[in-house]
Amino acid sequence: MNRKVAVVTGTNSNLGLNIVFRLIETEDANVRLTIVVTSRTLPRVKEVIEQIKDFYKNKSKRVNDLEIDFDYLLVDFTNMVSVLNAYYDINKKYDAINYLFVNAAQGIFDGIDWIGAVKEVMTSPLDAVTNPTYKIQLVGVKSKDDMGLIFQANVFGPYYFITKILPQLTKGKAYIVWISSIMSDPKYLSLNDIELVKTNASYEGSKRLVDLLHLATYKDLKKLGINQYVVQPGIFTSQSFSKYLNFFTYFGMLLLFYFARWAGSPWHNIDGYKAANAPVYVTRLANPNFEKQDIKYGSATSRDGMPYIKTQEIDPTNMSDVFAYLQKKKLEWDEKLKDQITETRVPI
Ligand SMILES: NC(=O)C1=CN([C@@H]2O[C@H](COP(=O)(O)OP(=O)(O)OC[C@H]3O[C@@H](n4cnc5c(N)ncnc54)[C@H](OP(=O)(O)O)[C@@H]3O)[C@@H](O)[C@H]2O)C=CC1
Ligand SMILES: CC(C)=CCC[C@@H](C)[C@H]1CC[C@H]2C3=C(CC[C@]12C)[C@@]1(C)CCC(=O)[C@@H](C)[C@@H]1CC3
Repeated sequence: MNRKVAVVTGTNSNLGLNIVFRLIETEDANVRLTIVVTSRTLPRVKEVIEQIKDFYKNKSKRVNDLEIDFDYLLVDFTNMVSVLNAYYDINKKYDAINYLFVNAAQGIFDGIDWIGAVKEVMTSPLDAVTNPTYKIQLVGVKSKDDMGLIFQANVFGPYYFITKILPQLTKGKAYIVWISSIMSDPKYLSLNDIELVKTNASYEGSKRLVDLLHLATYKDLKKLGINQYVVQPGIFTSQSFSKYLNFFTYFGMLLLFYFARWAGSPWHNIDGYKAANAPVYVTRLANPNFEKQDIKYGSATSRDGMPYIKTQEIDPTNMSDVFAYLQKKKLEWDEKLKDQITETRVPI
């Protein structure tokens, strides 16, 4: 039985879970697929493994020709020692990784400007739920590692992890899939604030960094046999923003999402399964020798609810400066962490 290993960061998110569901549905037959669940906490690992088991046994129709098993990785990308430990874990257990979905991300949202939200909905309902400006993001938040928190969580932490497990990704001729967003316009990133500590749009800025990091690295990764893509899942319901909503505003949001789809928005996928279309498409159905990698693959849904893939160009402006910054930061952390994990069992 051919063994494959899939690492999905932030597995216990709406998108992470549905990426795993779609991978189970589309993986080759006669494969033993090891799903490495990642989370910051063990309870969320256990919770998501039970959900995946239920899908596999009761919904997937793959019980007879696909074996799955599980592993887990506790990692917090805002903590570099945690990232190093995650690398150490992978390095001890696996010599090859076949899929890495860089799905985990966070925002430092501090609620919603409801007056602003009502104004935007009244003046431009489609824009209000496609390109919202009324979510409040804290400014200047740094991690304990003294980096911009969102820069580290969504970009540098995962990038550093990738550089450490490159041997496993190379051996597995892996697909690396970065999850970006439609809100990653160049306007969200300034070269004077690459760590996103001065901006009030650090989440959007981090997704711009993801786009540029992908453009800067996919060609060299290709030389190692690794196929990297950047995708965006459109817009879908998520635990991270549902916590700001009550019964009325949640259903008001859903109503606006369906209105947006009816009004012609391709991006209102609304459910996580539709949102997970593009992340799995690029790993399972795209032919890496023909499909372009310098574009962003988006999960889209038509007015009548049919899912499809819609691509977008990526503006490469500032790619080299951003990548140089990340490479320099990597060398800094290689030095800082070089004695962090040492063999303590010294033979007598
Ligand atoms: N929802 C939407 O409409 C859109 C979402 N996206 C992107 O899709 C992806 C998934 O989004 P969604 O399903 O809403 O996810 P959620 O925001 O609901 O969950 C985020 C996930 O990321 C993990 N995570 C957050 N911070 C960290 C950290 N510091 N270290 C490690 N893991 C972390 C969490 O894991 P745990 O808590 O288990 O540790 C959680 O599983 C994200 O990259 C998001 O930016 C893009 C466009 C639109
Ligand atoms: C207006 C009403 C009745 C409720 C507020 C709903 C908002 C919480 C919700 C509407 C559009 C959503 C949205 C995102 C977060 C939650 C909303 C603002 C994102 C910013 C999530 C992350 C992304 O990558 C963007 C593409 C999303 C854009 C839409």
